[in-house]
Amino acid sequence: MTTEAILKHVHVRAPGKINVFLKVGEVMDDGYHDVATAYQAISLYEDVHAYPADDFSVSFSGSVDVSGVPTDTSNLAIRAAKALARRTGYRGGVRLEIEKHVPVAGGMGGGSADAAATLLACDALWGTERSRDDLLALAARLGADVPFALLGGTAVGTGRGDQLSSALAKGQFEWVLALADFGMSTPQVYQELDAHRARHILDISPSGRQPTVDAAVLQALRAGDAHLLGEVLYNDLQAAALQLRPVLGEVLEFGDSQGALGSLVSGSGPTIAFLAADTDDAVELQVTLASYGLKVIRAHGPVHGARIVSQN
Ligand SMILES: C[C@@](CO)(OP(=O)(O)O)[C@H](O)COP(=O)(O)OP(=O)(O)OC[C@H]1O[C@@H](n2ccc(N)nc2=O)[C@H](O)[C@@H]1O
Ligand SMILES: Nc1ncnc2c1ncn2[C@@H]1O[C@H](COP(=O)(O)OP(=O)(O)O)[C@@H](O)[C@H]1O
Repeated sequence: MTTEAILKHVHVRAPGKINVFLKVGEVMDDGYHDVATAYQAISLYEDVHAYPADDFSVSFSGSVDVSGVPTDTSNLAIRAAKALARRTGYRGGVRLEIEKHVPVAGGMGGGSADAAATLLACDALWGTERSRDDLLALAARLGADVPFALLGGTAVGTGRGDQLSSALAKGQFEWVLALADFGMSTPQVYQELDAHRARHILDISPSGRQPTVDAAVLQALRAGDAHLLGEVLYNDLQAAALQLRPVLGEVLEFGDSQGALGSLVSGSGPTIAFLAADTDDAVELQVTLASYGLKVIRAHGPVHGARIVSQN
């Protein structure tokens, strides 16, 4: 049992994500929905710095508004560190400094990236040497999206979204992201979808009981074909997010009219992802959307999962 940190500082970087495809099935016994999603890790990163400490603390800085992020024990990074300490019997703590670049409550998995990076950082800082599988299992208990932030790249997620299998992907996809000045609650968006299905006596999405990722999506990713991927982007939560925030529909429509290959609400929203053919088109679309008054950033994917940048 290790009780003293063996390093003084560990820096881990983990990516945000876009769900390029998300089908939502039935509610399972645990209250979660059975989903089938294709994740792509994108080049918006969370930088987690971990330092030895007697207790657990976290502070935030970065390029996004971090004012709404809790710093108490409800913070996903603190929960991750504590979960690892419990699992390994480590009796010290950690001081976490997190530089955020993934929009908070944006449907892009920023909190999940913080949790994944924290698991990796604390494991190195404390010398607890957990296996990759053990970290993935801990990650799954913290949140449906957390295992993917560890894995990165391109992957299919089933079950809660935490049962992962890596998918082949070629080349690089260019995204233009329209950010909202409000966040959305993931449970609320899932509930809105359930309510809509109940109102319309829709069972679940027409795909049937066990959702799967469409073959065309996997083919587009494998071929690195942005035009094909643009045609098959899909998100079952999109209609629910638009129902809650109708303004998102206008943003989607405007971007589509300006030459995006395809578009969708990322995860539970409100970030909207527009796919561009190449970097030049992405820059052009970014300028157009910004002149429409939107806050816009660019990112590309797939990129790697959580990784140690430095340790000493
Ligand atoms: C919608 C998605 C798409 O990747 O991402 P975000 O938009 O949150 O980034 C995920 O399903 C969210 O993943 P994550 O944000 O990790 O979810 P969790 O913290 O585990 O769960 C939050 C809540 O979302 C609902 N939830 C989540 C996943 C799932 N398969 N079914 C659900 O019903 C549940 O109400 C759960 O209590
Ligand atoms: N480390 C964290 N970073 C961001 N949000 C966090 C964190 N820990 C807990 N949260 C809470 O989780 C909510 C959703 O976080 P986030 O991961 O940014 O969005 P999403 O689930 O939409 O991808 C936030 O509104 C915040 O209250």
